[in-house]
Amino acid sequence: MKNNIVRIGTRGSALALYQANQVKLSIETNFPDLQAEIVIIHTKGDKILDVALSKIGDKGLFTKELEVALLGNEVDMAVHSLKDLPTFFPEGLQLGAVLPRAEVRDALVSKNGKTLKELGAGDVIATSSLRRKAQLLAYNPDFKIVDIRGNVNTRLSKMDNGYCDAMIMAAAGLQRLNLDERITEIIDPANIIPAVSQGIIAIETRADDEQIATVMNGINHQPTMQVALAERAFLKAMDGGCQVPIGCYSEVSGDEIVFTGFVSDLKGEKIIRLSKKGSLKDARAIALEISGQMAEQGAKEILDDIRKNSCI
Ligand SMILES: NCc1[nH]cc(CCC(=O)O)c1CC(=O)O
Repeated sequence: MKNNIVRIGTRGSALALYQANQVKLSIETNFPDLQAEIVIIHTKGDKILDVALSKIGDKGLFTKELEVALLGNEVDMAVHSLKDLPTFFPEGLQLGAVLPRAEVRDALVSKNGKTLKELGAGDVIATSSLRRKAQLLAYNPDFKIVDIRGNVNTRLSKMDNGYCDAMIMAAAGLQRLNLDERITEIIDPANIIPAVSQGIIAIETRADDEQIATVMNGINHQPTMQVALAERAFLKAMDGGCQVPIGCYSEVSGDEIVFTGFVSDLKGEKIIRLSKKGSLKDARAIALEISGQMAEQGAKEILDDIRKNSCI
């Protein structure tokens, strides 16, 4: 930070810019002496638009260039969707703060207003998430599922132009872009468990930057951080990422949490899904206990099988 100006690194998509502006707003509200400046950085995930995410197989596809800029002192912080951040931080970087979690659940966006229950064998549903694909097939094995890439607006116009009949997207992304009216249905996690850390805006910082650490302490939302760390501990313990169908759902009410973990094979035929209720302050231990029980029930074999076959 120089002359009370903090530089916020972000991707250039509409969603990324909205999220970076939320961070700017939070900093300037909590620290009236500071001014926040948005710096746009392009990532590999923004450049490769024609390949399914699960096939690129690169951790940190949307985050690496931001981390390079952060380490190179070109920016003072990098704003990400936490669900895009790998569980391991590069040496010297850390999770500085999170904003209060928005909607965690997925949303169905359909062309003719059909709900999940009303969609059938003749309908084409687009998603490139293995987690969404597997759970859709578990819900109805007759669904025809196709890949789709691009930012939220690109995907919506692909559907409008006839590419598919419906899509599953993070509700938070649509809501942040003021696209609430495009949501046909918020999907019950009984049918689709969300992605780990979905709906959470994260700020990555340099571990040795004390001035920025003070700013982070001022804007961090502690209950969200507690849940975020629990969910990421679950992901790490399962050795998951976006190349396998994995997810979790933290249902928080007051100081209680019901944590549900999910893994499955690609077709949604073998599913392991376990829940445990407890105190929010024990969220991490609960998440790790669930991952242990899921491992005992064969979760690792299911995921290893997918990894083995996707490398052939
Ligand atoms: N993988 C892309 C991505 N990363 C974060 C969001 C939405 C916002 C969030 O979950 O915080 C999205 C879009 C989507 O999954 O539909």
